[in-house]
Amino acid sequence: MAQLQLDKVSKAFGAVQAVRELSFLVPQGSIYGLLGPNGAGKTTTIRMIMRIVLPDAGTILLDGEAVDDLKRERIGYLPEERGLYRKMQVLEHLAFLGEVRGLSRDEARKRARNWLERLGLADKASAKVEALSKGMQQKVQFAAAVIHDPPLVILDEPFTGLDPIATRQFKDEILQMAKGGVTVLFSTHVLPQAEELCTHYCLINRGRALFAGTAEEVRKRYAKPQLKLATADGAPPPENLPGVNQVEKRNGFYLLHLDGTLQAPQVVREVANRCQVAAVEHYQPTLEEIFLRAVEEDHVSVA
Ligand SMILES: Nc1ncnc2c1ncn2[C@@H]1O[C@H](COP(=O)(O)OP(=O)(O)OP(=O)(O)O)[C@@H](O)[C@H]1O
Repeated sequence: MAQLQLDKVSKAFGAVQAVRELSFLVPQGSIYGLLGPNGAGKTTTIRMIMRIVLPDAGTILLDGEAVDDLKRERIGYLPEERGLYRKMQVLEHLAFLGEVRGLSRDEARKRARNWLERLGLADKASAKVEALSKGMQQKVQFAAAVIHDPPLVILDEPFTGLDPIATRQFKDEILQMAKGGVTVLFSTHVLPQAEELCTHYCLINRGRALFAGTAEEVRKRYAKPQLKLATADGAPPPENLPGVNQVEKRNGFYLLHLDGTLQAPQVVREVANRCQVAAVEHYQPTLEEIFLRAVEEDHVSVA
């Protein structure tokens, strides 16, 4: 069981306000995406949860209690800066990290072996860390973060530098953990990764939450009425369609932005009267589009 709650957490580095009054709740068993552009404050937020830097203000609660050094041991953490002892053997290293996280020597070795097997690194067990590729080292660090079965796992940019196969492996591990009741919080600026995994998001920009809530809520908040139209001959729809204020050409279809003067079914009728329609449906914006819109609106609001 692990639920994490941040309430009005702030952190400045000199004149830079890295995080300001950031609040969000990571429910038990959720896969929570902390999303934001470079410099938004994601790593600083994670470091505050891990007590690597301390907040200037606000509270961070794990299961309703302040995260202290003891509570922190219940969190599995993959830091942004990857670092392993280069001269150590892979299995020894992973087992050592397991012991550091409180496992007995035998248990740590057993689990380390299992993890190497699971991540396709069994044949590297006696290689030195420095002989592993960057992606392989990241796998070892991922295993180190979760080897003691923590109820809350925090991963800072877990997919950076991974090939598609390793990315898939990490995603499957995350889904598996969440299925088993583990709460997972991870940061990323690669939104398609988040979209596939997350049950909840916090979009942060310039240290503030633009939005925090479920994937469904974020869609409702930022989705605009749009139709995806494919014409029979691939030609653009006629201009000046009633109820439509913009037509965008996309890969293989046209995106109609509705202006709200007509309901979508009325627009569909109008379109069908004026051109040969091959297919038309509601358009679900991608998380990337939603995020770009949210950041854009945020910048407009301070301009
Ligand atoms: N130790 C530090 N000293 C000074 N400034 C810092 C420090 N750590 C972070 N910052 C600043 O705080 C802001 C937020 O940085 P942070 O690393 O939290 O962002 P991020 O969202 O993780 O970015 P990225 O996606 O690029 O990793 C940035 O302006 C950064 O320069």
